[in-house]
Amino acid sequence: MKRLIWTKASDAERAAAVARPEQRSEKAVQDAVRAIVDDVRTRGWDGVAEQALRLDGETPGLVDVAGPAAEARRILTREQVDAIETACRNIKTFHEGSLPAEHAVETMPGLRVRKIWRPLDRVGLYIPGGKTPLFSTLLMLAIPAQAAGVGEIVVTTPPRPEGGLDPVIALAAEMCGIEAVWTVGGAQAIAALGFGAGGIPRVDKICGPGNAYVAEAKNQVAALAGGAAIDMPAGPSELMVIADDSADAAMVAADLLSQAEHDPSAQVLFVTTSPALADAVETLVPQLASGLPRRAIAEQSLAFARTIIADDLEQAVDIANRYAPEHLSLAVAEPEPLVARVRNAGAVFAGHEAAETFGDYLAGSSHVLPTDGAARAWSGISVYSFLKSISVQQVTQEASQRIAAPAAALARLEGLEAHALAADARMRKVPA
Ligand SMILES: NC(=O)c1ccc[n+]([C@@H]2O[C@H](COP(=O)([O-])OP(=O)(O)OC[C@H]3O[C@@H](n4cnc5c(N)ncnc54)[C@H](O)[C@@H]3O)[C@@H](O)[C@H]2O)c1
Ligand SMILES: N[C@H](CO)Cc1c[nH]c[nH+]1
Ligand SMILES: [Zn+2]
Repeated sequence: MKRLIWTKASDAERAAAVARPEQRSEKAVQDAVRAIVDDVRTRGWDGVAEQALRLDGETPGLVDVAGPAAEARRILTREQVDAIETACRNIKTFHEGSLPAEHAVETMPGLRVRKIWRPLDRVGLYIPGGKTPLFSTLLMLAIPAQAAGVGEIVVTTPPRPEGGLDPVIALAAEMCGIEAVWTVGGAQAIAALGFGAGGIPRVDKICGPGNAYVAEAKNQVAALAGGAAIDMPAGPSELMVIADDSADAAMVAADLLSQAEHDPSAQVLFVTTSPALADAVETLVPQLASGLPRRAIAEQSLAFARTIIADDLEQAVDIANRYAPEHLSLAVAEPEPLVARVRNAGAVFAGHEAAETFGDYLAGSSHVLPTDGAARAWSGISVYSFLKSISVQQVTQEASQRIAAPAAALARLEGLEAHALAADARMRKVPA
């Protein structure tokens, strides 16, 4: 891990230390995705099928989850099934508990403005599966969507290397009441959801994370006329750990590797006020990485890892706000004062016991979170991702008399006479 002392570093060195891996946004990825999206957009199902066969070796199909879910129940231990059920319960409890209430305000006497909430009609959920099937992501998307009351949920995921739908993804889908899943991944799946192709219907919004190809495809689809909306930029995983000298080096190292093992272009940053802790973590990380089944992926990602020595914890949080990480772990003795200073992060893990892994699986909030600095402006998945708010205005006759004149004045100030006439039309005598 490259090390940098923040206060002694030049502006250019600081910028380089908090830069995302270039391979996430390289032109080759953009060009490859553009070709796939154009193909699906112009040729529909034929484009999807051809791209899927070329990239993933299988023609997409809509798979009934009942068969593979039953297979999963045969393969998995009772403890594993219980663990998935625990995750489902916590995610459901959190999201049902965070549904918004209707909100009404009387801005003037007789002038009542309120916000009502409506679920989206049809959403597409992308479940990553290139390197390993992320069944947990299905729970993190489908449960909030259902809590919000979405009308129709369309799920896509890449086929397994040996073909067909992954049984554990099928089981997770079944536990969420989803009957069928499309076995198609990558940019071709995103384009199919964005424009509709064959039996895959165009959705109102595409939600879900993925690798650089998937993240780029979402951006391109959302930018094209007629393309579906998207939840957020959610690409390869990121973690920044801020630690003081109360932190345990082994915990910090394990947390950093938990995100490095996701993707060669995942990024983990370690910011600490303790050079001694930095030494210990930098020794442990390669040791632990060398024993991981996904060692090759983690080691590629560690090329983008950094240790940053901060003067104090306030400076450490300033660095986090500048980087805007997907995940921010506060491995410090007193996390709450730091939480109060955090402005830009997808999710915060406060204190030594709050392992990022708990958030990935079963704390309750969704692990689908903004990456690549998008946490400056975007939030992670929640029930709000699947809801729209609509404002409703009610005006009594008395209130209408009071607001018509100023409304007409404002309209004439903008040179919009028809607007003014609509206000004037309300200025009538109130019956006694
Ligand atoms: N931000 C978040 O909330 C979040 C959550 C979970 C996972 N993730 C990230 O999701 C990603 C999962 O990645 P993955 O690769 O395992 O699965 P994936 O499903 O995202 O991508 C697999 C697909 O990529 C396409 N692809 C692969 N190589 C290609 C190429 N050369 N050209 C065109 N398309 C190509 C294939 O069609 C394949 O189906 C990881 O980066 C992980 O960090 C992010
Ligand atoms: N850490 C990922 C989000 O960046 C989510 C995940 C799924 N499975 C394990 N982790
Ligand atoms: Zn993870």
